[in-house]
Amino acid sequence: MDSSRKCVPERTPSRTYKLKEVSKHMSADDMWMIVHNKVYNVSPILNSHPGGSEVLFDCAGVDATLAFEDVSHSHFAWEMMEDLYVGDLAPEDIQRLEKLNYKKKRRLKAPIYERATSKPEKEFVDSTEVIKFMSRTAFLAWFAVISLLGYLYIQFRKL
Ligand code: HEM
Repeated sequence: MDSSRKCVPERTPSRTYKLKEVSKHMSADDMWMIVHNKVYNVSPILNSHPGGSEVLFDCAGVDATLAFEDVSHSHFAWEMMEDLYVGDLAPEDIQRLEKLNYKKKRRLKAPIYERATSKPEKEFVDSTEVIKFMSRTAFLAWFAVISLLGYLYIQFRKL
């Protein structure tokens, strides 16, 4: 099925929400999540969701698109979502998510259940800088040991 069609609810969105706003709705009686840039309130299905409530809690307040797609939900699931739809994700955050999900898709082969916003992307560490730092430290350590041994040798010679 065409994924761009199946995720468009029939109702016109009343408004858009920013990621920050969505992340405020994480409790069982008020749980929002994002699937394909649309915001859903999943509280009504929390106890009846066939995949269990735990997986929904894992995605509470964040982008659940990758986790949702990983399960290959049926057309029936998409129909259920129409009643849960509360609005669209703000355009500026759509771009942020696209970048984040692109990185995640490339990095992870396993199902993705992580939070999109609460865990920041790991910072890039330049390995050549780490090697330089370690060799400098090793050099200084050896220098200190050799100087100490030299100093002790000279002191003992004097005795
Ligand atoms: C956003 C609203 C959601 C709705 C309306 C929904 C609905 C459904 C429905 C109807 C099923 C039964 C199988 C099917 O017809 O596809 C199902 C199964 C399942 N769902 Fe969801 N789901 C939602 C979100 C999620 C999310 C975010 C996850 C995260 C991993 C998830 C994980 C699962 C799992 C693991 C199953 C069981 C699949 C199986 O046993 O084969 N669902 N869901």
